Amino acid sequence: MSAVRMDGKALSAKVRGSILAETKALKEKGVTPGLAVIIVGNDPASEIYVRNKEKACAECGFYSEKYALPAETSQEELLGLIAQLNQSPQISGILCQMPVPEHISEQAVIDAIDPKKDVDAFHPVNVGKIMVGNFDFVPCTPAGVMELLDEYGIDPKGKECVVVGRSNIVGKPMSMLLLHRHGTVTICHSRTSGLAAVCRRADILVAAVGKAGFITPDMVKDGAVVIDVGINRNAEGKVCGDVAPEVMEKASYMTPVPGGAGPMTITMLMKNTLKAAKLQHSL
Ligand SMILES: Nc1nc(=O)c2c([nH]1)NC[C@@H]1CN(c3ccc(C(=O)N[C@@H](CCC(=O)O)C(=O)O)cc3)C=[N+]21
Repeated sequence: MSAVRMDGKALSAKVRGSILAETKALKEKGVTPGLAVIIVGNDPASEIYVRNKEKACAECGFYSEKYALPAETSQEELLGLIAQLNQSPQISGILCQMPVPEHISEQAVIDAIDPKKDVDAFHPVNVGKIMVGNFDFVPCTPAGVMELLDEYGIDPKGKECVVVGRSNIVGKPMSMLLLHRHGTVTICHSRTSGLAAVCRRADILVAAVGKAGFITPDMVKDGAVVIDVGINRNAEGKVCGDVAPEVMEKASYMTPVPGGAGPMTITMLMKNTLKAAKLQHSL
């Protein structure tokens, strides 16, 4: 039997439709959500993501500004722009596309964004709130995964959830969200011994590794829900996930790449931007 494909593109369209409806109501009260997207340098993948984010803003009726800065931009200049955007009344949310060039400190950039405009939820204040379980912004990729689980009627409560990957942007916050929803959560990483056996325990397996085809069928329990958060490019330059395609035959539900967690990530960014606009206007 082949897994049910968890369609992130279709769910995105649905959620963006309801965001647009809410934006229209907000505009009648004189408030337009606004997102500023900053990209430093010209990484081709980042350029695709930034274009997708601008497109999503348009679909949701948002105002958006894009700042494409040259790779040589100094940290001081970048922090100066962020300080200006922190003060701008048209801007509800600020996102600086990662990675930034090596001479710029990623943490300095994250720390400079006003936590109230931190729609990525990367700022330590927001990270702390997620840990405590009382948060305004949910990190976009994990939030998108939770919406996909809900849409397909998959409740993490009491289930064995295994997250492979411990990054600050995906693995760690993903684990927290599953824990808040009463999953039994195991976080695995490159030093985990007996990784395949740990993965085989999973009722819900989340792959956030960044290696094409890393999760093979022998690592998956029959009937598991498999969430693929990886965005890799194979030898032919085709976009592919962390999960080998053959896993489809073992899983009960699985997210495709592309068209699964990726579009949902951007949709959750829109949701956070709408939320930011509402919070800033006490609506
Ligand atoms: N400050 C910051 N915030 C981010 O949220 C952030 C970031 N930096 N840096 C890079 C990662 C990656 N990321 C993706 C978003 C959407 C797709 C996406 O739309 N994927 C589509 C198309 C993939 C393609 O064609 O390349 C899909 O999966 O169907 C992918 C990856 C956001 N990130």
